[in-house]
Amino acid sequence: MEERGSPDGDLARSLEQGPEGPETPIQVVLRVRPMSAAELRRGQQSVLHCSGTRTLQVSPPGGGPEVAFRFGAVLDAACTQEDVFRACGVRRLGELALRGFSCTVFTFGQTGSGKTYTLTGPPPQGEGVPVPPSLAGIMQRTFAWLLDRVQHLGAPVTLRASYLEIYNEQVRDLLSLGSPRPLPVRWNKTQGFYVEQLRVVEFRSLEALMELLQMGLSRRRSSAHTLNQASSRSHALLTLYISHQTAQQMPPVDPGAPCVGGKLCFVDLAGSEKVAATGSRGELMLEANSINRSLLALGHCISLLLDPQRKQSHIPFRDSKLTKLLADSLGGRGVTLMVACVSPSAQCLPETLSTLRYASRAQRVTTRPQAPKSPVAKQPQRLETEMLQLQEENRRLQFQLDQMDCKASGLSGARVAWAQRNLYGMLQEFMLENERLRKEKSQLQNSQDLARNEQRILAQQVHALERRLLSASYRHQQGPGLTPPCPCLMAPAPPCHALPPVYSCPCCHICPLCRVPLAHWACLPRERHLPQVLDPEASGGRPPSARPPPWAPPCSPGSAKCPRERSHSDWTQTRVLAEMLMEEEVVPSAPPMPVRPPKTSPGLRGGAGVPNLAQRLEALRDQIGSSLRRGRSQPPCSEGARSPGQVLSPR
Ligand SMILES: Nc1ncnc2c1ncn2[C@@H]1O[C@H](COP(=O)(O)OP(=O)(O)OP(=O)(O)O)[C@@H](O)[C@H]1O
Repeated sequence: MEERGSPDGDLARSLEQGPEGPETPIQVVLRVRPMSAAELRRGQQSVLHCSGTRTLQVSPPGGGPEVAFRFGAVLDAACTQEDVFRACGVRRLGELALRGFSCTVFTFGQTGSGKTYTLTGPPPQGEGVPVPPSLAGIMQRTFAWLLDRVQHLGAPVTLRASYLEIYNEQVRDLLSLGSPRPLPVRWNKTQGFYVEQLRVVEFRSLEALMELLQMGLSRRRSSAHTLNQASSRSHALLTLYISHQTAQQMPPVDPGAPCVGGKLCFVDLAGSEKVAATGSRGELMLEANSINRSLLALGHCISLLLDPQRKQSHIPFRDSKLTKLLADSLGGRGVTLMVACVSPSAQCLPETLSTLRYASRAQRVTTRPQAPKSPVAKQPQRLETEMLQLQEENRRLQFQLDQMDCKASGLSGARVAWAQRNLYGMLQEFMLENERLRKEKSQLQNSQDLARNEQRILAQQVHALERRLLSASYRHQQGPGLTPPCPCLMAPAPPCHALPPVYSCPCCHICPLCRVPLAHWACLPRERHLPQVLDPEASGGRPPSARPPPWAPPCSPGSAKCPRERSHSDWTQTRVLAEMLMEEEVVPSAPPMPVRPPKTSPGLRGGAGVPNLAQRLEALRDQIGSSLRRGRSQPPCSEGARSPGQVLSPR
């Protein structure tokens, strides 16, 4: 007899050894259902015979060679639901799920072979008629065992459940609040393939879980065909999520994501079927084709997973929704149990052989079970990550704060610098302006000094000329023995006004030399005033002694002591005096400058006085020169023959 399939060792020992290791094969349990009433009625023979607990013998009708298949466990038709539950070692899977492993139990076989019966028991015989507990399938028994196990753990465990079906290559939520609608299958690095927006329901009791199960079963698509009156037309996946929650544990990162922990998934595959055998038409045929395609894709992946070389390469799990959702169970980190279901009828032998070969290959597929890190185990890493994030945030905030400080200080510094520049610039400008004004002031002072010096020099020259002129005139008219009217006339002498007064002089007002007002000085007595012989008409009817001398400075207008303004006759006298000097070298004087108001500033007065003095000096020279020239060229003439304006004109 040919024996295929099963690896060495029984299922129980394999499960007891635990899944953890480099490679763990998919555990396969073969269950042979009893002959159905219909098969018995048709007189069909059984072609399957169990040999021991792990070997199945196939005896083809007609005397063909027997074929033996070895699996982890082989359960004949006499086995009860409880036997199956125990033989499959589902409790061991439950324990692994509690430790955080991802475990999968899936049934495989042709339509009507007892897959649904194995997992969930027989369908209710009528509305309101409960299924006997003895007929409860693996799922209900596992639920009961799990809830009881959780209650005795002594630590809080969160249990949640989801239930979906893949119908015509569409994922539908059997626990959705509304009518089931297609849901997308996504993938990410953390979760692998997952169904988006799948409702995951937390439950705390077996009754609640049973209600969820019944809800899903009632919504699952099923139809009747020749081989099965309640044939499932979809693949159904019920998943239990088991997570430990302690006070020290952190909540899940993504609230919408399933809790990190173990899970236990029950997959009731739709049965493969030959359309010709089931007589499916229309929608049934479409459903059958979809079911067969997905099962073919699953078989293909399993075949590829058997090849060690190709296993490391690409496995086409994306070929169907079913292979996507079973990818982790078949080729990943899960612990997987396959319950292959077959019919003992000879009529189903081809499909049975196909299932047996299929199961035989599957049990050679290995996985690398790896328990996901529990939240407790992830806590240090999570805390470390959070610490790094906080450090990064702290560094970033510190950087921003430093930047703000820099900006603020830069702004303040700019303002200070701006103010300093402005103040410094203003100070510099003030200093420059001050320096410029100082220089200008110094220049003005120098100019004023020069002007004053020039004025003083010119005044001295004028003074000297006038004294010489008066002295000569006096000597020429009165003789050398006469005392001069004023000591300063005899030049050079100290300032006349510094001399002590000698006589009381009612007609004198200002020193003719320095032009300082004098109360009394060396004026001659009235009878000695000169020149009394000159131009009696110019005196204005007054006696000559009452008139001021021609060298006297002009009086201030309106002064009580100045009876008249300087008249032209005064300058005529000067002309006459100049004519007396025809034989001598004399320089006639120009008309004296008027006395300026005392309020005039010295600078301006000095600056304006210089050109006046120069004019006076120049005029005096011209006048004297002209007189000398005329005197040399013409003989003296009588007084009445001359006109004052013909000789000298006042400037
Ligand atoms: N071990 C068993 N003992 C008694 N009856 C069984 C057993 N297995 C299956 N049956 C019965 O066989 C019929 C078909 O079983 P089931 O619906 O579970 O097959 P299936 O593989 O799920 O079929 P499908 O793929 O079409 O859904 C049901 O009436 C079921 O009660």
